[in-house]
Amino acid sequence: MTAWSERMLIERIREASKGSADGLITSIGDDCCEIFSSGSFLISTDSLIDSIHFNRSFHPPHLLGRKSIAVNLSDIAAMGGRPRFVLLSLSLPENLEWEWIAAWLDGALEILNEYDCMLIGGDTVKSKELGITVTVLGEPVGDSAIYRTGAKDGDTIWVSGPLGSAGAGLALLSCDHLQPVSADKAVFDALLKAHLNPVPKIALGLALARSGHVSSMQDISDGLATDMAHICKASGVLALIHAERLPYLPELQIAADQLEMEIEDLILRAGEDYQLLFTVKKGQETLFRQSLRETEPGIFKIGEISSGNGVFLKKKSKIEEISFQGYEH
Ligand SMILES: Nc1ncnc2c1ncn2[C@@H]1O[C@H](COP(=O)(O)OP(=O)(O)OP(=O)(O)O)[C@@H](O)[C@H]1O
Ligand SMILES: Cc1ncc(C[n+]2csc(CCOP(=O)(O)O)c2C)c(N)n1
Ligand SMILES: [Mg+2]
Repeated sequence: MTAWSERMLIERIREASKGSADGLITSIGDDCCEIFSSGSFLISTDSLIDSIHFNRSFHPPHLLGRKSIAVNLSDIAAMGGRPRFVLLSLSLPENLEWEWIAAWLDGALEILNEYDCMLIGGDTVKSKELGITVTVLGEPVGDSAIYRTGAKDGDTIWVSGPLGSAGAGLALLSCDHLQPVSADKAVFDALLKAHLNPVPKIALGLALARSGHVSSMQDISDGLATDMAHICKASGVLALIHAERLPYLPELQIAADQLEMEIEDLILRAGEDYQLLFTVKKGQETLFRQSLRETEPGIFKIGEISSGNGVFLKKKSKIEEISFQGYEH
């Protein structure tokens, strides 16, 4: 095991994050970084804590580095913004292997590079628990950012892709007695990836913001049942979701059967899919579909907004309330 020090890690981060960016005046190396901007910034922060947000026994450090950044970029996507800068706070146990840290950092820097986002500062401390806190700064595009408060009576509800995959991936990886045999591993590859290496929907978020047809948006981190409820509460409206329209991968049913889990729990309640959940303004669906045709064919209309409160699921002729039934710590 290679010995490491905070200084050595910070030096490596500094070396890897050299470069210039529009508006960046001072980066890593001083007490603060300094940015100039003529417009507004979207700013969000998210922490990942060992054993609560990830399990090191099955999460490869390189993919965890990617995920630590991805879940933060997803919050910028959810406002229809472009990520620009990131601050990184690491709380690291003394006995953590340097090889693990280096692989984590490679993953984090790799995804930052893919989204043209720059690491401009942070903090490194020794700690009993491993904790990773990322702060991201992004810029809104289009006329304004997209908020949770804008859904109105008559709007339609959409999601950007299949749900339940990440929850099933986590359950498959967590389940000792069900270690997927090698043949199954390939079948479940997309589910495992959804948990280990989620993709922030930046391009779609930007396209949605630019379209001008989207009235509210958020990303799905705690599950549709809870994240839809956030929009409904913030906008003061009711959401009716049609169960038969909810998108999921075909292998989700196979995984749910093997795991003896309800597929509906995975789709509505497991979280971490990092799909975008958004509403399209009343009467603008055709224009909206035309504006998105080239960028994103794989989006799904799952319900409607009306006046009232809460989130309701319609299954055949039955309607049940599912508000805030998603993931709780
Ligand atoms: N400790 C805190 N101090 C100040 N504000 C907070 C704190 N924790 C959360 N918030 C704020 O509360 C709001 C909801 O936070 P939350 O972490 O639930 O965000 P989210 O986007 O819904 O979920 P996720 O963290 O999974 O992206 C955000 O505006 C966030 O900035
Ligand atoms: C080891 C382990 N146990 C459970 C989970 C599931 N999980 C943790 S946080 C979260 C929601 C988003 O979190 P937040 O709202 O804090 O951003 C979910 C679904 C996991 N990923 N790893
Ligand atoms: Mg969010």
